[in-house]
Amino acid sequence: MKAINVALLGLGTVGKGVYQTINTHQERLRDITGCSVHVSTFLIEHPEKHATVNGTTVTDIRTITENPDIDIVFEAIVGKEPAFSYLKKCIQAGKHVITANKEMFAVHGKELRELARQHHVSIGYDATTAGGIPIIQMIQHVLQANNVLKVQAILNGTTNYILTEMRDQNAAFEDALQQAQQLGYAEADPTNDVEGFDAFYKLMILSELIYNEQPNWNDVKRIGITSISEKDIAENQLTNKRIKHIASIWKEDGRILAKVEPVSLPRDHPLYAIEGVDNAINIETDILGELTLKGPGAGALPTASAMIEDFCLIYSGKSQKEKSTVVVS
Ligand SMILES: NC(=O)C1=CN([C@@H]2O[C@H](COP(=O)(O)OP(=O)(O)OC[C@H]3O[C@@H](n4cnc5c(N)ncnc54)[C@H](OP(=O)(O)O)[C@@H]3O)[C@@H](O)[C@H]2O)C=CC1
Ligand SMILES: N[C@@H](CC=O)C(=O)O
Repeated sequence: MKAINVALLGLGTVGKGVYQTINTHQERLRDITGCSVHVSTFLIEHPEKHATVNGTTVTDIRTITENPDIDIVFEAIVGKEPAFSYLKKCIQAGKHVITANKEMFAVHGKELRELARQHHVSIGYDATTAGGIPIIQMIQHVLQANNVLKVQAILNGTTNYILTEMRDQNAAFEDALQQAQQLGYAEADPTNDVEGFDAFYKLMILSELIYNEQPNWNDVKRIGITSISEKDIAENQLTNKRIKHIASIWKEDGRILAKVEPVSLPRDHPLYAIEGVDNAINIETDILGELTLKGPGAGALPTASAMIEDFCLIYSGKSQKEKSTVVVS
């Protein structure tokens, strides 16, 4: 039986989730791809942390780009660089890539997609936005004729978790954040979560997917949740409202408008009941009307799920020979 050889960039929360899923789902992946799937190489920053890993650990990307046996690269490292340069080199070396890195993809996604097109490889990025919710694949493949009029979403699991814990458990902000970090939800630098950068990056990725462009970043209001007090939360409860961190995007007079901010939602709002680490995306379209997708927005396995589903889309029903003609985006 043929094998698909995988390289994994990053072996933290997400990388470990991908590795675990590939191992626990061998049989299913074999049924879908017709191949055995094998993680052969791990690129990490601190090799001393990964002494027990079953495979080759490397710190030089050339070990991957110059290895013709590696077919596909999953990227789950932190920040724009070196992730962007690494993925560029992998694509140029003819490898499919799948990324969870929204900070990098919000800035360089367009260029990477174009590069992948030129090199006849696929690029999957569903894990960049809303954790395990297959929102990217859904918009790409299932909402083709619909015009998306507006999106309102909870796109960050950490902030939704903190707001829920503060309201439900009377937790202090710092304690709830610490729990989110322990559960693997928060970014390496949680400022990205609590100041709204993470939701902003995800919104920009959605904007490019839906409208083929992003608004000028300086025109997008971005407010995090750090100024929300226990008193604010209690006052909202008295009026049956809940504070949620909402990312919105829509078009007005041909211009894309977007914002990320805490909003007091009434009980009948579609995002009012989204709790804990869940994310949700409410999409308004011209044919369908309103649709809301909800699911886990962060964490090892939900994120691995999004990456593995990208993998399956690339390889499903295709022989190794045919795979380069399959384009995820
Ligand atoms: N956690 C989550 O729920 C989600 C995270 N993401 C995104 O996935 C990515 C990974 O997140 P997460 O797993 O939580 O992060 P972690 O901090 O848990 O892990 C990061 C991994 O990347 C490696 N790494 C960091 N910098 C470099 C570098 N310069 N060269 C090589 N390896 C490097 C680290 O190596 P070492 O172990 O040697 O230090 C580590 O293994 C991020 O881009 C994040 O935004 C996306 C969706 C959900
Ligand atoms: N830190 C992010 C992780 C997933 O994208 C979040 O909390 O949503």
